[in-house]
Amino acid sequence: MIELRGVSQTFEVPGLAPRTVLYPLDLSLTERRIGIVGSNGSGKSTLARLIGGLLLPTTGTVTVGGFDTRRSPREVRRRLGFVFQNPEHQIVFPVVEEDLAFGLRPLGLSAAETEGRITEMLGRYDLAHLRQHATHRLSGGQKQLLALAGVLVMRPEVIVFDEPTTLLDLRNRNRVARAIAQLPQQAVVVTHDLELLRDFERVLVFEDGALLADAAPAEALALYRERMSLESA
Ligand SMILES: Nc1ncnc2c1ncn2[C@@H]1O[C@H](COP(=O)(O)OP(=O)(O)OP(=O)(O)O)[C@@H](O)[C@H]1O
Repeated sequence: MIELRGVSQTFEVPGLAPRTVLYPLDLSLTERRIGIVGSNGSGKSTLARLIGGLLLPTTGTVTVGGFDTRRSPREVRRRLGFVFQNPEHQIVFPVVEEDLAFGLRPLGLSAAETEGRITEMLGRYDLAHLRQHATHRLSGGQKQLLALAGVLVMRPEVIVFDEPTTLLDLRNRNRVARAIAQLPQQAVVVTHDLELLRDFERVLVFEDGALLADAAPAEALALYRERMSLESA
């Protein structure tokens, strides 16, 4: 359960007037699959980062499972996983299995549990044969799957995805889409890939830092498509 109360974001840029990129927002996110769409620069990634505690709001509070991202960042980090658009931001170790093991270290698991979780993740994402491979030699799609596995191996309660399919070819895009659909956890997904959201429970549409629509996918995406076609006409 994610709660936002009076959350806004204003960026101070030296020499320029402060810029509000997200206007005050109240939201309770309880559904298992929540999509966030909107035009470039509408504030989606900012919202994702606020939910993930990667950014602290200028005003208001964000809580994840009851923990405030400002006051209890460690509790939030234990509960929430963040998958970036660019897996390069996430993969830190030179060998695939080391990278997966790294995320598990703070959890203090036994060697057998660590080994079991890594083997399960590599199997699930078709990476088992790459266990000892250099991470920098993986293809873009393999890197994205490894980044996803690196988050899931920690078994977070909530996962936030920031444009998880943007860099992928259709096969890997479909793999990631399937992986998201099968997750038992709550997932919040920022994307321009509208098809990905077809079976979601709730879609938020942003425009210029404000929430324009909050509805089931059919209604929200129809409205978003209409706005986009009006703007491009
Ligand atoms: N650290 C920052 N400092 C100043 N401005 C920022 C910062 N981060 C984001 N912005 C600005 O905030 C606005 C919203 O950015 P954001 O990345 O949230 O948009 P978005 O909806 O995710 O866009 P896209 O679809 O292009 O990824 C943009 O105008 C961006 O330039």
